[in-house]
Amino acid sequence: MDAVLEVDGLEKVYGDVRAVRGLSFSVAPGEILGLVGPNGAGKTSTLRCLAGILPPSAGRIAVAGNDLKQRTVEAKRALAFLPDEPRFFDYLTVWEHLNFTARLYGVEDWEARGRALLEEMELSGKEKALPGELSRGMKQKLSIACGFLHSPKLILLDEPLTGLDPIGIRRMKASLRRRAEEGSALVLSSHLLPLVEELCHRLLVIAGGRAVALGTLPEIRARLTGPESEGVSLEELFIRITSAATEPGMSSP
Ligand SMILES: Nc1ncnc2c1ncn2[C@@H]1O[C@H](COP(=O)(O)OP(=O)(O)OP(=O)(O)O)[C@@H](O)[C@H]1O
Repeated sequence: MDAVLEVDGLEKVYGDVRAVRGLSFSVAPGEILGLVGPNGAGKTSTLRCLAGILPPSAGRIAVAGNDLKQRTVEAKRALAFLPDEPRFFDYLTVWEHLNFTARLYGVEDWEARGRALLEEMELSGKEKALPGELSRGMKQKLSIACGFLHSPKLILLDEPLTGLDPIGIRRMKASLRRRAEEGSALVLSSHLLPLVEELCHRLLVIAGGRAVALGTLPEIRARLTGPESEGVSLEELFIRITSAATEPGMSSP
């Protein structure tokens, strides 16, 4: 099946900082790709480029077969970007945010979908609340409800579990899995390695803007030679891979 997201040679430069260096990968329908790496590795820059919020310095991105540069509107219609700190309109209620999002994306049956999403996100009863009246976790859930409203083929999430309580985390994991089972492709960045290990089919480990490992956890584990890589935790693998990447003579996958 054709990939939902194709990335080829993505670069992002800010002045003299090379935040993203030549990333190439693709994500298939139904697949959840985990983007992991130390602070400053380039995860948010990558996600913002994929979402069409930041212009890449070089490289090609295609979403559902639409080149993000040439067919920007079609590509953006097919995706949702859920940032770690969502911003809202101060004077629009929860329900009005859904209505506004539905109008932007031309979602006709938005009321039924919106109600179902509020139920799924445990926000039923908050329809008339303004963002200022919502807790941090509730804001995160509203952002996700708005993001899912147009059934995006590609869902990009930056630290999706920030601010959620344990029940919220469990429900969010189920919601993300469900979107993948329904055929969406997901890319999520997180420092929560157990979450990544549990939810993601493949991992892209980046350090210093470069891909240092790409594959399933067993594949990445197998890249580490020697018996000491048997059964090591993702946390230990992460530390080994990203520390090795900062040493001279490192190689890309
Ligand atoms: N607007 C900007 N202007 C200049 N440099 C930036 C800008 N945004 C990010 N950077 C730099 O780009 C690099 C990658 O940052 P980015 O936020 O993408 O990393 P990250 O992997 O998301 O980090 P974290 O895990 O800490 O959120 C860092 O060196 C950062 O200082």
